[in-house]
Amino acid sequence: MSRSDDIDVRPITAPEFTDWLRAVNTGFLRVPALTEEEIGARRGKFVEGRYLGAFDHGRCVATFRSFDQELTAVGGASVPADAISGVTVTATHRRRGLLSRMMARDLAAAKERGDVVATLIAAEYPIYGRYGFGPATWMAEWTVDVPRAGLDARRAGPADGGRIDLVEGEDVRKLGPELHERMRRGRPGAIDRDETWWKVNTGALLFDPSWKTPFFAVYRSASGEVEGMAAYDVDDNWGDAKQPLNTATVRWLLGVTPAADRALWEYLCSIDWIVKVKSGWRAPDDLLPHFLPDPRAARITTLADWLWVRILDVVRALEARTYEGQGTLVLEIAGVDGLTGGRYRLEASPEGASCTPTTESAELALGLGELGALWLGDESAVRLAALGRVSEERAGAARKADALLRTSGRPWCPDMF
Ligand SMILES: CC(=O)SCCNC(=O)CCNC(=O)[C@H](O)C(C)(C)COP(=O)(O)OP(=O)(O)OC[C@H]1O[C@@H](n2cnc3c(N)ncnc32)[C@H](O)[C@@H]1OP(=O)(O)O
Repeated sequence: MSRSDDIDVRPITAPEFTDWLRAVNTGFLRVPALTEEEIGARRGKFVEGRYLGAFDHGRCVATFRSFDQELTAVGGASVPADAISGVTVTATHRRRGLLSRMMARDLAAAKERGDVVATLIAAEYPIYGRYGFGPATWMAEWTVDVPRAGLDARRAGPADGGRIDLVEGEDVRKLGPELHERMRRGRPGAIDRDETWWKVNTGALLFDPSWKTPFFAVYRSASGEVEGMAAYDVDDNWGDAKQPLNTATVRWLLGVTPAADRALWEYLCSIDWIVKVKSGWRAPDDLLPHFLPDPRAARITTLADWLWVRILDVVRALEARTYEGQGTLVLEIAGVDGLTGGRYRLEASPEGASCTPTTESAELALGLGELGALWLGDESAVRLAALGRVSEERAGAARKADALLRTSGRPWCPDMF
């Protein structure tokens, strides 16, 4: 067995790209084979230095990739993020520190480049806290029992003068990017989508040989503006008594107004034959259940952490977001790797915020992961204090932190990367 320090951890070269992709599939326990189309499309995104590999006698046994991402902070500003993905260590080489070596290298480079945060979606909860990541957004999935929902069976379309049309993938590629930009600028926790996302998710680029074209629906408001869009699949399920018992499964649904969300969910729950609607990944405070006369018809089937955030630059992270309240807070942030940490004074108001290193006594002491979980406004410092994960150095500091940092709407990242 090779020792970990015999294994070379380094950026891959362009000719190593296909082997690296196969190693990703092996690490994710998928068949290593890839379509030529996928290799070509992924190669087009290759950025030297951002794809790391670990090599044992020339064989790629671990993978790690990062790329530039824009993440929406509270208030709508985009912050530059180091998005981490494709993290695998082949089962034969696990627990020898390869992930830690790749992570240390990538985060140091991201800090050097000036990224404000690093982001990822964790395969398993216990992996990334040690590197200073905290769960910053959550997701929920609902299954709607349509016959129980109480919607009017005579419903013929949106009651607000808007309309829903079924469209083709080509239309989605034309209309979707602008709609998504509108959505993500108004949604803390959302990230940018590139052209490849739209191609892969409309069948213009085939990554998955078993790709099946979904139905695409577009909602236009009474004034004709595109305000919402959804992609959904329907199965083919007939009961014994010649009854249709189909399930619609939403792949994604974007709305920029509550009217668009309402129209799309009502539409999905009113399609003849459909008795069940699976919502796909939604914000945990999604309005879906409350669009139904009987909200209990929507049952939560998954509730889990989603986007994890690692703060790389405390000052820029805290100054990039907005604050509904006014106040000051001195935070003692424990670092994990020497890249981030220290004591900072946050002075915040609805007009703006400043964050500066300070020698004043700390009011709240916390780890980087806890700061990551609080930063997008979702987590509560009072809850974390109850769990012993933040410590009040001054009585009432956790409550004060909540008044400043928490937000009325929950952050949401609709995408997987
Ligand atoms: C953003 C993404 O891409 S998420 C996808 C992550 N990938 C996967 O889940 C695929 C399957 N798993 C793997 O490939 C690997 O097990 C990895 C990448 C999760 C971990 O890689 P390893 O090289 O084994 O991790 P490494 O040896 O550096 O471990 C560092 C520490 O994390 C701990 N750790 C690593 N993985 C896990 C885990 N899944 N659960 C709990 N602890 C873990 C190790 O025990 C070690 O702890 P220690 O420092 O206290 O000794």
